[in-house]
Amino acid sequence: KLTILKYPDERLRTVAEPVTSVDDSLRDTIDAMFETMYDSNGVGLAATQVNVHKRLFLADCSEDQSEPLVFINPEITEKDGLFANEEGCLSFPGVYAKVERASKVTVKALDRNGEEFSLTAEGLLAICIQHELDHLNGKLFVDYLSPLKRDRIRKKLEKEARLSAV
Ligand SMILES: O=C(O)C[C@@H](Cc1ccccc1)[C@H](O)SCc1ccccc1
Ligand SMILES: [Zn+2]
Repeated sequence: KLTILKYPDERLRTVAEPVTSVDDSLRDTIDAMFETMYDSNGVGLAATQVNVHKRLFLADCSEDQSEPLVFINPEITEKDGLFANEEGCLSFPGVYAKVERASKVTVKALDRNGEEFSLTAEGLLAICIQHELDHLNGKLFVDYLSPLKRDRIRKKLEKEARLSAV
């Protein structure tokens, strides 16, 4: 299993580099990321969160872990509607905040075999795709909140990190 970076770890602010070769080594990373995501009960996971700064994220919004999706060098080509949704993030344990995002997105990416595909998503998958793509650009869901709220969240997580480190 891989270690998930926790806010305010500065490495979460890294802008990921495009993937140049979809090879077996990348597929090993993808498999380790799926194991980590399922183990953490996440519906998405960006490579940035496991300190791999490549443009790659995973999603599986199914109830029974039956719809694993891999997005390599993802680009959102269409956005539609607006939708405020309570979001969590594996890098912010126990923190939830309302974020407004597009309610429908079309994303173009490479799959785990390096084949290009395009997907139009709504609902939780649309939110997840936007949340994960932000991670690849070093953007976090708390960036959509007021500085006051963001600071309170930072202090809370830093205090918890100190307590758990003791
Ligand atoms: O930390 C992450 O990027 C993974 C998030 C992705 C996500 C955030 C908000 C909305 C959808 C997906 C984790 O899945 S957070 C846990 C979670 C689980 C179910 C539904 C929403 C959030
Ligand atoms: Zn996240």
